[in-house]
Amino acid sequence: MKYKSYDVFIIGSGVAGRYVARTCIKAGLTVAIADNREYGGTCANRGCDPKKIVMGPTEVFSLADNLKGKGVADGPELNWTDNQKFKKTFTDKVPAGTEKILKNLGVTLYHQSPKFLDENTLSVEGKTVTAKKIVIATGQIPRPLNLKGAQFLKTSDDFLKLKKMPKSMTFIGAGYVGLECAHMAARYGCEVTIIEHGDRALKAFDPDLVEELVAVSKKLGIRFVFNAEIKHIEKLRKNHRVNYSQDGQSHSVKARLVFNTAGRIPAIKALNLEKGEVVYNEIGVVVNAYLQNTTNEAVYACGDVSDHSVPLTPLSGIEAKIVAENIIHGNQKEIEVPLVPSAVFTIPNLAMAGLTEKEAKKNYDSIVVKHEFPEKWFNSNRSNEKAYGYKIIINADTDEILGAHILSVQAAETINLFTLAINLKLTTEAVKNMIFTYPSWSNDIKSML
Ligand SMILES: Cc1cc2nc3c(=O)[nH]c(=O)nc-3n(C[C@H](O)[C@H](O)[C@H](O)COP(=O)(O)OP(=O)(O)OC[C@H]3O[C@@H](n4cnc5c(N)ncnc54)[C@H](O)[C@@H]3O)c2cc1C
Ligand SMILES: NC(=O)c1ccc[n+]([C@@H]2O[C@H](COP(=O)([O-])OP(=O)(O)OC[C@H]3O[C@@H](n4cnc5c(N)ncnc54)[C@H](O)[C@@H]3O)[C@@H](O)[C@H]2O)c1
Repeated sequence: MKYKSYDVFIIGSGVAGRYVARTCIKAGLTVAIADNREYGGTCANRGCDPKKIVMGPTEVFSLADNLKGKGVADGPELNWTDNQKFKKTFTDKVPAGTEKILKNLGVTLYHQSPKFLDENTLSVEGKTVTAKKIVIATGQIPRPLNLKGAQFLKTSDDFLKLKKMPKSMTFIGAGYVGLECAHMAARYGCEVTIIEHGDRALKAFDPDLVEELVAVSKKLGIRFVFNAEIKHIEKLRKNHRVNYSQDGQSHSVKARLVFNTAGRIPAIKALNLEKGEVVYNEIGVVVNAYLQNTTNEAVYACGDVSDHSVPLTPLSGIEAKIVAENIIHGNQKEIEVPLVPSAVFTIPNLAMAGLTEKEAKKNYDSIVVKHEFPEKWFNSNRSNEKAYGYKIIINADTDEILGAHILSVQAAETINLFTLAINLKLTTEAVKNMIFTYPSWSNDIKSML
């Protein structure tokens, strides 16, 4: 058996893994990377980026539809097939483009899952490979559902590359992926049901704004079933039947396709982590503040697969930077998880930054909550938007903004201004004294405060 040795071996070529690879090789280290799927990771191939492209026409449609009879004669027509072709002009380039960049830098590429043989040794493509440092950056995969008929379930990967939009779909799980896909599908004319085992959608988000988003989603034709336990899935001639129970009663729903949107788990099963003495838990690879595994010092983990991570692209990049610096210079940089804003790209978007009302009540003596559904404000009114809402949490003692929650067609953008304000510990008075462009959605911030 052939032996190879590297300074750094990285597993996973997503945002996190490829950043570590590029930075380490530029610092003069010998670097190899392995991916068992197409190079480039989730965000660029089958996550954030293609999702936003598929969503694009629905955003235009929604804006136009709102103004039908108010200056728009006939709304534009959506065409899934054309949009898929457009999407492919982005995604088709990603794997080869990622490989080319890494190869040109001198990184050795593997195309299989490595398995740990011991703390510093991996087996990959029939070779035994040793590395001074091994970086696990394998991201997450959909949580497998242990159900009879689970083999019929599709995932968000399948959704984003559907050849045509089917007549009906059911999503299991009312989280980010379920809600975003449901909104896209419903606007492309599909009949959508979401079945959730909890009592509400989008648990991390403000319950009042989520309730409003669910109400808007229902008007779009999306059907929600909460507090339901999925029993099994059957394949019929054209459809699938999802059997579930709710309040002790058996029910079923038929749909052409059924999607598992019940959350994501760390992609670690194939790695033989036990052999590498790498400790992990259900969130991911267990790491210390240097993002180094707590039982194997040769191993670092970054991105969605680390147990420190909020599974979002921007944090994966920040973690990768810390891992690269600690490998190159020795453990010097500790992770300080920054404020991570987050947005669900439904229409309207639901976005948040900082504390929820519940967290703020727990952590502060006195808070002020500014909360309203200001549909009659000019921006919402002029664009005839279906919903507009906000909840801003303020420290009553210092006047600093602690948390912001927005439901609006522009919320994913507006929330970044709140992120800036919270990071800079700005008071509401300071924000209100600034001038923003008018009439912009950002300017509404001042009225919110
Ligand atoms: C549908 C969808 C939409 C999303 N939308 C957003 C969004 O709008 N905004 C946002 O911030 N985040 C979004 N996310 C999350 C975002 O995609 C992730 O946070 C980000 O991609 C994580 O990057 P990463 O490098 O840690 O992992 P990944 O990008 O997942 O990369 C991990 C890589 O490791 C490889 N790998 C896995 N196992 C092995 C193995 N055993 N051997 C070799 N290679 C392996 C994988 O093939 C993959 O290429 C979305 C996710 C999904 C699924
Ligand atoms: N816009 C974005 O930034 C974006 C988009 C997509 C994904 N993501 C990232 O990916 C992560 C995963 O997203 P997700 O939507 O897959 O997970 P999620 O955790 O947001 O939602 C999963 C939902 O499925 C439900 N569920 C779990 N098991 C179930 C079962 N057996 N039956 C019915 N319902 C069940 C959960 O209660 C939950 O509501 C997110 O946490 C996020 O970090 C981000």
